[in-house]
Amino acid sequence: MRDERAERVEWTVTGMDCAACSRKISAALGGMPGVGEVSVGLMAEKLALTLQPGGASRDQIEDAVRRLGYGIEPRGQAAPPDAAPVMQGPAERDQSWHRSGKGRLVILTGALLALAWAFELLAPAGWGYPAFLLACAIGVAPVAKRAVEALRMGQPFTIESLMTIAAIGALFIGAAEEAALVVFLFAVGEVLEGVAAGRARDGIRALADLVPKTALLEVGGTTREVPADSLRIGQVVLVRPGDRIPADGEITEGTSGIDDSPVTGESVPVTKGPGEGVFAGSINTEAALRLRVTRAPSDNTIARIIRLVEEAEEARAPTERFIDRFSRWYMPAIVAVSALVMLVPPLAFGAEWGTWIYRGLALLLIGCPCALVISVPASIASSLSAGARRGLLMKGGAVIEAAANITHVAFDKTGTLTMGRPAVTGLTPPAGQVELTASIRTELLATAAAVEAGSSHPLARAILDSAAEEGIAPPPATDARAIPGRGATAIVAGAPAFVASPAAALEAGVLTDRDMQHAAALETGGSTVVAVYRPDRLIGLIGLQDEPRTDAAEAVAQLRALGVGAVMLTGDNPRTAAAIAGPLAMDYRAGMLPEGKLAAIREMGAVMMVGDGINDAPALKQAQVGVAMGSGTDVALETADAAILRDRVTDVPALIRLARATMGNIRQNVAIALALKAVFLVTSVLGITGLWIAILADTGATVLVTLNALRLLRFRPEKT
Ligand SMILES: Nc1ncnc2c1ncn2[C@@H]1O[C@H](COP(=O)(O)OP(=O)(O)OP(=O)(O)O)[C@@H](O)[C@H]1O
Ligand SMILES: [Zn+2]
Repeated sequence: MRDERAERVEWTVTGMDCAACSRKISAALGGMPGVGEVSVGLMAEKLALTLQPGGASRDQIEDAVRRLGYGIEPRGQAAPPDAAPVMQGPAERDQSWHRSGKGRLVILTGALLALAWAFELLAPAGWGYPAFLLACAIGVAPVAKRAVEALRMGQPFTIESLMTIAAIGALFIGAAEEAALVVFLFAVGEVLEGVAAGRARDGIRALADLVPKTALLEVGGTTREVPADSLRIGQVVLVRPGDRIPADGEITEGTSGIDDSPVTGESVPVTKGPGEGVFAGSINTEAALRLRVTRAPSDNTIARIIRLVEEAEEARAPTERFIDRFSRWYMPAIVAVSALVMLVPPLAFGAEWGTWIYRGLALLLIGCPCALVISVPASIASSLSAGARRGLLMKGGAVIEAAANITHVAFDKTGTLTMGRPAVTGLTPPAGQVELTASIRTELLATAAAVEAGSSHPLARAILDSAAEEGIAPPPATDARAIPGRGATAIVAGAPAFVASPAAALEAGVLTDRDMQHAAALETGGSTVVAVYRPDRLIGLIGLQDEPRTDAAEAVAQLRALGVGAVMLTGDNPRTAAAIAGPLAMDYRAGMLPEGKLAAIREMGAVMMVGDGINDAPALKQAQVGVAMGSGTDVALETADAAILRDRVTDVPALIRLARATMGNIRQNVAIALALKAVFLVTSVLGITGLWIAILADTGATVLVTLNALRLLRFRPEKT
């Protein structure tokens, strides 16, 4: 249970190179008093936990992490107020490997090893021994220290403890040369793992680097260069052609082609002018622009994307949780097996002690689960940053795994399969009237606009625009409200008025058969028809048309190729739905009320729901994977499981392809790790391979798995 007074604290932790590291930290801290909800992001290098008052202090936490052998510094609230927290990434702290502690250890133990071998070659036998011993002692000391700290925090089985026992054990049975080699290879492995993990992090870091460091701020007619993360809402900045835009803002002067590819993945520059919004990180391609900052640097779109990708690590995939549980008993189990191997043959069968202790020690090294535990998070981190660079955002491994397994995609119609900008295309008088007189026209639009004045429905906007264009001022309305899935109503000029679907008007008894035929004819042509009426009479019909997105048909075809069914869910009537869905060759379900959509989604099972995120949030929530699509990233990012930042329907199959490729990559990684472990487990017991091969196999597997995961960074999800 979470105490009200508990506070959430975040740190940046450096030096973690595999998931065993992050698990060690969370296990150690989780046992401290007053500490709860520990989460360690390996790729984000982030530690977050809640602290109860009266429990462990921040200093004690930092101290514990340092003793385990990692670097730690406060993050977020502890940063200076004008620095954007997400921008102070690991980039600044990055060092080359040979200057890190682990790197120096590699050089030192390597040199001693070379020295020892030189002695062995040139001097009488046994002269190399002191050098081997020294290399071993120097190499094992820091590892042993970490093992002891972990032990004191209640964790007997760590990679460090296995390593330490194996090295010291090897010395005891007189295998000094091998002990030194094992220690050296372990150090090399740690450096390589660190390099690989760093490469996986680069993807996220590259996003942060998109935002320029400085901005040209305009104050009182002069411009001066200021740090981009010091910008505040309302300030005016100048952006020269060719420059990157320093902040989310609104253009106040100038018109230019804006290349949003860094933020949305959309590579064709879009011409934007005064009043239009731009993203930090986009490239201004043509002309100088003046813009007003609309979002603080820490809150701009790209910063939110980065935060999302970082936090996504915490939403772990089921596969990842499984691997984690597996490796938790794997290590102790291997230790038990190795103890049996050391003891049973000599005790029971009188076999030679030295041989079997040696084989048992080799087994201990096989027990290092590094490759296994990094296999899933490495793939997921690569996938998340590969997606983010193309405007495909997924909130974590759980979403990726679900997206890979969906069988159906349900699309909302307006704003998803269509442009979402319906326009009034025709007005029809009631069937009793021969023609549309000016007075009917005015009453129709004025009444409709009055009812819709407060509505945010796309149809409402179209009606209001049309009335405004014709210079018709809507009369005042009161008690306006929406009738979900059917229409809207309000009191206009003292009596109720309705704007609703023909079906609703029919139920109200104001629509004749002839009116119904008029409506049906329009609908068959792809229009959406609304009836405008009073309780006792129809005022007229309004036909509205929305343009289908040009790539919708292609997207549906790609989904079919992936073996995924596509279905359109709409509240619109069957004829309009057929007119839109027909050319796309997709299924549709029309005339659906909001509850009906939820039920349909539930029925479909493994379904991905794609909507614009504006009025379909419940449907997005109900689906296994809710995907918000559209350049209005504002709502989209927070309400859904995944977001597509470009207005591109083909990004839906792209998202599924990326998710599937990621799961495939994970399966490969798990297979590589498990197979190598299994092979060397057997060869070690049989005595075919020895100590140093065992450690080489482990670091080799870790590096292999990480490199394989990095391939995802170059995955092109749009390729079919
Ligand atoms: N504010 C409104 N003004 C006019 N008609 C409305 C309004 N709200 C709903 N309707 C009518 O109800 C039908 C269903 O509306 P709803 O908002 O549920 O559609 P939807 O399923 O979200 O649409 P789409 O599938 O096109 O995105 C519309 O086609 C329209 O006829
Ligand atoms: Zn490790």
